[in-house]
Amino acid sequence: MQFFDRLHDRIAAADSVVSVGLDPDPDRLPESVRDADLPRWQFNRRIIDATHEHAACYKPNAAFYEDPDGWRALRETIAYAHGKDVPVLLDAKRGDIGNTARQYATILDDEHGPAADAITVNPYLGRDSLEPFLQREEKGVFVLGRTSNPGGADLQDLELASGEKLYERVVHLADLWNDDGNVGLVVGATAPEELEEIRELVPDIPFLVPGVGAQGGDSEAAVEYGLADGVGLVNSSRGIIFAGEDAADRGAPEKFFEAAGRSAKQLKAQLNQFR
Ligand SMILES: O=c1ccn([C@@H]2O[C@H](COP(=O)(O)O)[C@@H](O)[C@H]2O)c(=O)[nH]1
Repeated sequence: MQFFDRLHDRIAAADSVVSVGLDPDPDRLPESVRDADLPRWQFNRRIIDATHEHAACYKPNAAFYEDPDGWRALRETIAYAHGKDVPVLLDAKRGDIGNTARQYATILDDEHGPAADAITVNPYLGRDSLEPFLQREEKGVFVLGRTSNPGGADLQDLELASGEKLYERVVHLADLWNDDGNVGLVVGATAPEELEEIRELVPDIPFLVPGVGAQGGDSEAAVEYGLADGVGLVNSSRGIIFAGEDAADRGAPEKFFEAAGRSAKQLKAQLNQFR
């Protein structure tokens, strides 16, 4: 089954477009999991238990797993999310020359354990750098379009000789690369005007919209422009997984994960107002 069909079904089943970001910053893990074998996995397991009813997808960012224990934690997390019937999008922002890209793309294969259903990629090296990802037709491939960080405009807003902005060219290329219907775009909620404009350029491509919650992005625009035929994802990571930090600080560790569940539920309700 293709990723966007699976995502469509999950969005319907959970009545949610919330992507829960699994970025287990080691400095912010609660005491209750710090001494566990694989603390990041124990953290994610409890976050998934608390949030899966409200999750259309989980989005672990590879940056938080790039060490031997981290890869183990990631595989366990993917298997557990799949056990709850929630797809997983690995935010890895890959993109490199051919032979390296071929190697990078093997992270989407099940050979070494359960693999993610989709990945984020960086378009800067052009089509051949993304081909190994695109060829895995059942996997979703989210191309960085207009990112949510303050410096996103430094390069992405540059005007080309054609008069197009660089991100507009990327969006156009992503559309051309979408032969198999497995391409999505990453467009930040902190850039609502660009979100609207990009949606006009590519009416049929689903977006992953990060930047609501901790980054203060526009959740209404994220939903209004992020979804294509009802399919798309609005991500919050820290705003959900660390929502219980205050409770833990006040000496109520058991409330930590309940707060994550509440936060995911609240975000789902907030976003559903605009669907
Ligand atoms: O443009 C982008 C692309 C990716 N991200 C990633 O999404 C999450 C956001 O985390 P929050 O805690 O909700 O701010 C994180 O993994 C980023 O690396 C993004 O924010 N913007």
